[in-house]
Amino acid sequence: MDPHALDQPSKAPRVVDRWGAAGGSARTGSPAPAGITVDEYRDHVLALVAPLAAEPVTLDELATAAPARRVLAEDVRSLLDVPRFDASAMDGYALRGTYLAAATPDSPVTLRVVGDIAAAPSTAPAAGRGASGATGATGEAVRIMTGAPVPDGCDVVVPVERTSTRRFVPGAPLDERIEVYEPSRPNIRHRAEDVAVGDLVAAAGAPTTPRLVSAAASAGHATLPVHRVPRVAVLSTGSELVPVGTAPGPGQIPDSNSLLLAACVRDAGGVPVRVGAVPDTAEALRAVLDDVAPHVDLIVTSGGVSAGAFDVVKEVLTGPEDAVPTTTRGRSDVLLVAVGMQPGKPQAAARWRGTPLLGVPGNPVSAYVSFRAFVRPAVRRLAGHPEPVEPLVERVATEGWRSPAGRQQFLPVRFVGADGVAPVGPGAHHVSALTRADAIAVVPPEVEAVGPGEVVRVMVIA
Ligand SMILES: Nc1nc2c(c(=O)[nH]1)N[C@H]1C(S)=C(S)[C@@H](COP(=O)(O)OP(=O)(O)OC[C@H]3O[C@@H](n4cnc5c(N)ncnc54)[C@H](O)[C@@H]3O)O[C@H]1N2
Ligand code: MOO
Repeated sequence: MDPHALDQPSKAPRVVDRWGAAGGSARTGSPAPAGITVDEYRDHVLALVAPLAAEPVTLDELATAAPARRVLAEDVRSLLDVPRFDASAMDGYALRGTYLAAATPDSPVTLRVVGDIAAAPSTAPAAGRGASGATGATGEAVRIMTGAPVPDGCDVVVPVERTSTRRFVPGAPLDERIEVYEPSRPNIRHRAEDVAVGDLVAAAGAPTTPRLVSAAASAGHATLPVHRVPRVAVLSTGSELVPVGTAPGPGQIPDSNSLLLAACVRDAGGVPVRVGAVPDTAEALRAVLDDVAPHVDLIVTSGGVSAGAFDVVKEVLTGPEDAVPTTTRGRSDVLLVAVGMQPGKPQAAARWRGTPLLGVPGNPVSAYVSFRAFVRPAVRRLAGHPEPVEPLVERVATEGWRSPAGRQQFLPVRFVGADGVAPVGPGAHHVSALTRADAIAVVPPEVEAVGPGEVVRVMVIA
């Protein structure tokens, strides 16, 4: 979708079959009651950002440092065979299996123990031979530990408990002879049976899960090419805000949103740069934006986007042309819009000196819902996720509730039983509701009531 298409009111509403349904028209300038749909606005937001460049990062850092998951920028192929050699799957004796064809408990086969191979041989055995040089010559066996290379000529490892030795005692001398009472399964992990040199370990776009980091190490890699981690500046606007830890005076409140949004950025796989609260003056906000824009990949502001006399984000973004220092397409990059959703209606998207900027409403529940609906997908796209919008899951409403006509509802719900959800209770618009919620129900704009037993789609946040 052309991001600038939203600058003009569209004649025919586009039907988007994802989180919602048909929408109205976009407005540039003041938020208007009839807005664009959640899906349309998110398309606009996603068009402002692109996956960040790739960089090599050590597996150690991927395993130990934040963020927990990054995104592979290229396909990764194995540099090694896994297993690297035919390896024993048991502690026992390696030998040629055909000797055991006639073995029975009454007539065991006796073998001479001619060598001893530890799991980590001090010198690498040539071509998988035991340190003794033993092969599978008639009547010979080699003691072998799990993971050790199986000597050439041997095709079976008999577990120690199925031999006359019964168990290995640390420090005890090697048995010179052993008896085996029955034929044995091979108990050998063959070279490259898991992964061969050149096999695909993981495709571009895969998250660097603990399993992937480990598989890359087994495949001989020391680093992986991953997308750079998005740096996201988070700031709150409002002259009523005081930093957390400062006692609020009359009319003042603690700035909780910059903490909320910073933690959400980290959760989404970004590095938050928490600027804190900025007073409601255009000069102060412009100065902070000028300061952070060159150092981050995205700016998120809270508050100041509705119809108030001091809505400073709106003021700064809709100021005279030369007051919006965008390096790209001037004012056409600014979208102040009423999105057909509740909560979270007033939203702002722009560029500040080329850096994408998303403005979410100041009400903390609105800010959280807006983050999940728009900012998180943007952070995930910057981080390289091929599917930045996470799918909703279906649950059954165990109680009914009402939903506003024409607006997509985002309602905090708790899990009930295996597949049910219920509203968290009165005050869904209060921040305390969020702390009790396991998920946010996402109800399409055309639905005005959800009945008990109906299927609803939810965004899991637990
Ligand atoms: N005349 C109209 N008024 C409002 C409209 C409208 O369409 N016409 N929309 C309402 C809606 S919906 C929302 S949402 C809010 C959005 O307002 P702002 O984004 O401009 O946010 P503020 O006015 O700055 O604050 C709203 C609310 O949130 C509290 N807040 C703000 N920042 C923080 C913070 N960092 N930490 C904690 N709490 C914060 C603030 O105290 C206010 O109570 O506008 C409606 N008005
Ligand atoms: O859209 Mo506002 O976010 O309802 O509270």
